[in-house]
Amino acid sequence: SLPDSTPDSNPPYCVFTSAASPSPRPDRGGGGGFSVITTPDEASSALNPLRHALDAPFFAPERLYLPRPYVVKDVPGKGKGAIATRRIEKGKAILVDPVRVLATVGYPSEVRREEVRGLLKEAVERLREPREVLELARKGEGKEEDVGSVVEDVMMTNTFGLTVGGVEYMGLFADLARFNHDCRPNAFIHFSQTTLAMTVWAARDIEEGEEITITYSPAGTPSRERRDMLERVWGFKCQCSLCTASPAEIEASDGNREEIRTLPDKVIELAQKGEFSKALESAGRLFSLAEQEGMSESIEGDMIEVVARLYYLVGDLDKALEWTLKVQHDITGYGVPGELGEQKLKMLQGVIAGLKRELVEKKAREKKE
Ligand SMILES: C[S@@+](CC[C@H](N)C(=O)[O-])C[C@H]1O[C@@H](n2cnc3c(N)ncnc32)[C@H](O)[C@@H]1O
Repeated sequence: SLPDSTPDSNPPYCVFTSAASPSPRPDRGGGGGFSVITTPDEASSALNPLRHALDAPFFAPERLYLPRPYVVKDVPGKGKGAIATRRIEKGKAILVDPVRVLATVGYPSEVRREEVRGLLKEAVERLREPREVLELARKGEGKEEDVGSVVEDVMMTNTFGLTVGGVEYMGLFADLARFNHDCRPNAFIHFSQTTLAMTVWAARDIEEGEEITITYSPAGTPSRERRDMLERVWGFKCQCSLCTASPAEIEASDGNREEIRTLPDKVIELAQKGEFSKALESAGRLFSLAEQEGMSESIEGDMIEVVARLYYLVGDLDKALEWTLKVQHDITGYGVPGELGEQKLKMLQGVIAGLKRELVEKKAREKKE
């Protein structure tokens, strides 16, 4: 069960801690537990999915590198970072990291500062390995003798926004917290509401010695907006490979991102006009630009299904099947599918079976001719 404590606060916020982690770390064994800071009201809706998470089977991606394929080292201009210790293949999982602290987004402004710090201190001290959190990067605002202020600083420097059961949280993942931002990242993260773990996936092949990076900001915005957002929300000046590149390269990247923004509508427009081959050409350009900009993850998801249908419409059944299997992988490949995912999977199974049947019939016809 999740023991609770309710320090005097208005509105009352509580710390709920579970000694177990919903997703144990496969390479270290066991989990260090996790703490949730929320109001009892929110807890009544939000804690249900959280309780389920403890019963959820741990999702260990088949393609997870064990032992970890990186070390944490100093990186010029960025503090520490994750450096690949071997070649990492595109599509493989680099890390599965169970959540350590979940805090409802509203609490810092609503609850008095000392109370926030008290809750944060408690949330972290109840974990099996508080040092994993206390030793993370900080902006330097916390005072060593005040553990609550240290945790507050760690949270401000390292948390990601996420949703569980319709409630928004700030989530702290102690291992993921070492991955730096890049405007052209080579990896992406995926959060599972079922296991409450964040998985880092390789977005492209990563060479030994290369830094493994993710994006902290929506990738589609122009460079100036991204940099402003990183300064405002995350509090640092981006020193990534793109932001330190020449003005011409930055301008070219902004141009690509503008085109990436408009291409999905163009693909749909062409498809609606019945110009399926042209639509496929535009989709191809979209994927290639997205790969160049380290944005494949955010773009491909929406368009894969469209491309599968387009291939079907131009009569390329092999490709239609290949892309439909990609849609299926998008649902099952990153963890336990939710309710919506299950519904979609059922629908897809029908489509896949139909395509396979059509392919067999087509091949039989071709043989006859
Ligand atoms: C989640 S932590 C990443 C790991 C951190 N570098 C460390 O030493 O533990 C976020 C902090 O890392 C630094 N950082 C991450 N990405 C950066 C980038 N592209 N340029 C400069 N600093 C970066 C910033 O100080 C930021 O506040």
